[in-house]
Amino acid sequence: MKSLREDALRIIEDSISSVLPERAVEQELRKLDLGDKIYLVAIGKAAWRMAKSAKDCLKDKVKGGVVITKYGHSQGPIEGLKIYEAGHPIPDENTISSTKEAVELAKGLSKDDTVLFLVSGGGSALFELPVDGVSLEDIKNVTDMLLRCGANIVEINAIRKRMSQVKGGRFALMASPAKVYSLVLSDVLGDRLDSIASGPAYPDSTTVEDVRKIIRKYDLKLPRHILQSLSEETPKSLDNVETRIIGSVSKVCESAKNVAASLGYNAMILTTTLDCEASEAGLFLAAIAREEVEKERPLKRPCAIILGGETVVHVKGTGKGGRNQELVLSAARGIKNCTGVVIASVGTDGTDGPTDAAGGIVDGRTATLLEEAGIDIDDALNDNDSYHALQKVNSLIRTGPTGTNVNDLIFILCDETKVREN
Ligand SMILES: Nc1ncnc2c1ncn2[C@@H]1O[C@H](COP(=O)(O)OP(=O)(O)OP(=O)(O)O)[C@@H](O)[C@H]1O
Ligand SMILES: O=C(O)[C@H](O)CO
Ligand SMILES: [Mg+2]
Repeated sequence: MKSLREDALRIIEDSISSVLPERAVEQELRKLDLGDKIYLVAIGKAAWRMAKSAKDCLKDKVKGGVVITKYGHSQGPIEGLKIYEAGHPIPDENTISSTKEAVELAKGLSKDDTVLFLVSGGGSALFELPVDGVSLEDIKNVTDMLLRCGANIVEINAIRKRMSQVKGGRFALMASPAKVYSLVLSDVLGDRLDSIASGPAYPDSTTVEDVRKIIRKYDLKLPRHILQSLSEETPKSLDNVETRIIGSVSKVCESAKNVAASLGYNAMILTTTLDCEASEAGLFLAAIAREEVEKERPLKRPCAIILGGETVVHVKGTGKGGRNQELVLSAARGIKNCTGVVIASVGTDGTDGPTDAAGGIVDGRTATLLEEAGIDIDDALNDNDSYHALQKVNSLIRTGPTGTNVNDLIFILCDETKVREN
């Protein structure tokens, strides 16, 4: 009989593997007939792995292509493809030069050609060509402003896409009359395709009026020429695009549910769009865990209650940590002395905040162990120092960079232990 902790780590490993780029691309391409004149454009942090998988599947049907990923995320040459690395989360000169290569490729195609467009998180920074009158410096400054102002990714990208020749469906227009098949690894809650990497090949559901509201909401101070670029409308329909989501937090949660069930747990998915403050989420999960331990509801034990999403942390302290680590540290307070329960939370990309941890796992003893180690949970949370607190009691989860990036996986595991120790 494996421990709850061992089962938790197995669920994490197996569910993340279900959305690794290679596997996701290969499974989808098996279902598609893209003809034999395919031009590949891959953007985002998983671009190299998605492109490698596609090239291995399609072989000489791929007549050329451009891969643009984050520094340190490519793994060598791929025959027939041009591989570039560029800046993330702030675009740089390499972003511009490599995007120009992709645009040149797309603009020269005919109606018999197909663009296989492989999209993953981080694409907004890595795939960029400013509209006339907007400079790379403008893009850098506005990106930095947007990342700092507290806007969510849909709001951020509603603005970024209007400063760009290749976002908001405009890349698909460039490729026309060629057909564009997009395979997307979603890192946006709710899988809004016009927000993922700012939707280069997807009709834009945001409007100029939406942008005006965002500017007012965050009191953004933008120069006149930038405001001018934001007043241009984006394409609302495209006739040459097909899009498929091949990996998302929903898929990770479904996989986690299946793995938990295979391990004998009654499993349910509570939500795939959790997006509140991390420490509040931790207290909420602890309350659910206590309900299971003390009243065996909503599920019959042994059980697994699974959530997906991306919580937030408004960092005010000087400590080290990440939203997943903060969530479980906060949860540890609420399950103190509970037996037969663990709560785990990880970033599916394997990095949680500026740390080497993917997240953390706690149980009913964690709070006591921290006390014995002289660590006050509230103090640690106030200083945003979840990493050092969890490290002290062997509660960090490390996976290393996974190569995928589909938000966070959070879950409660309960075994059949009947009582709560007082
Ligand atoms: N000490 C800390 N404690 C808790 N959270 C922190 C701390 N430092 C940073 N963070 C949070 O980590 C977030 C960044 O997380 P991370 O580096 O995992 O990137 P991400 O949001 O997953 O984006 P990406 O798509 O690039 O992976 C910041 O937005 C911040 O809220
Ligand atoms: O690149 C981006 O815009 C974010 O990763 C969301 O997809
Ligand atoms: Mg991340």
